[in-house]
Amino acid sequence: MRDLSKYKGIIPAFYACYDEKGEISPERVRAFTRYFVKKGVKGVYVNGSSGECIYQGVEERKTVIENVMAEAKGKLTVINHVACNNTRDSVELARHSQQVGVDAIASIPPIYFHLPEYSIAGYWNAISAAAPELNFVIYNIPQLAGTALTMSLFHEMLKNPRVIAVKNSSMPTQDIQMFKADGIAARGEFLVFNGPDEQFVAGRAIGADGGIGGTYGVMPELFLKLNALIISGECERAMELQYDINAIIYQMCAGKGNMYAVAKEILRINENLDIGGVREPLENLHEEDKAIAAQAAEMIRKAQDKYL
Ligand SMILES: CC(=O)N[C@@H]([C@@H](O)[C@H](O)[C@H](O)CO)[C@@H](O)CC(=O)C(=O)O
Repeated sequence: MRDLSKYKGIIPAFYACYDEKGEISPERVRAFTRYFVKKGVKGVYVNGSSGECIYQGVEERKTVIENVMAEAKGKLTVINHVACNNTRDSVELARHSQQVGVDAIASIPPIYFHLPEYSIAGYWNAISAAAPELNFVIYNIPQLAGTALTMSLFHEMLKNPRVIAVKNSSMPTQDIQMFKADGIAARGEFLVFNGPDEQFVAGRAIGADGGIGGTYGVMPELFLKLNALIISGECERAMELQYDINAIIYQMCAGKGNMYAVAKEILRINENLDIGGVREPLENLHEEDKAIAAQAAEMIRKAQDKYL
């Protein structure tokens, strides 16, 4: 039985780190990785939605993971999302991921065309075969990918022994229970990561082993505390913290600028960490968003004072 404990906990989704020209900044990638090491999170989820992967090229994504590993190796569990909109590029990123020594690779299903389940399984198994030494995480995010992980497709993928987890970003928490129950029945141990940050407590309660989230990056201490409250059985306090976290998320989403642009402004304010803006067509900060981000940053500081 392989040791899956290295995946159980708080795994922030890594944001894209750009320079002033909007190019990937290796220095800022390394600085952001050191930030997470210092915060004491379990690991990082790289090149995912929060990493703006869909707007980057293959070589850019290789640069990101290479510079994350330069700081994270041996200190953080690293899951690298490798899906591109075609099998060939996804396979290349999977091969490269094994070469740089990540712990696991992850992949959404193919996007744009709606393909039959045997084609989706073929896509995922080709990616996994390119990194035979790595664990594979199925990424279920139907609201963005346009394709849901069905139970029949999930059972087909369980035939691949490298498949160890589902990162479940669908909104029904029952999906977590279904993947967890059938994964355990098939394997004895199987992981599910909670995707929607707003329902971390609910997801953990119904069986998620930890979480991967796009807002963890601006408040890692709060999600570490939330997970600790769940483990210690302090349900009332956990619910209270989840409510305060959700108020922060809603504030982050209240601007004209994309949530990730607001997140990066919060990092400048609270952490003196500048990782640039977001890549078009994502919307960068509008002038009025700076006050919104400043208020979210203050809400985080107040929550830290209240719970930590
Ligand atoms: C649809 C979406 O982006 N979901 C996020 C959530 O963390 C989301 O940002 C959060 O719940 C705020 O709505 C994650 O599940 C996905 C994610 O962080 C990633 O792939 O980088």
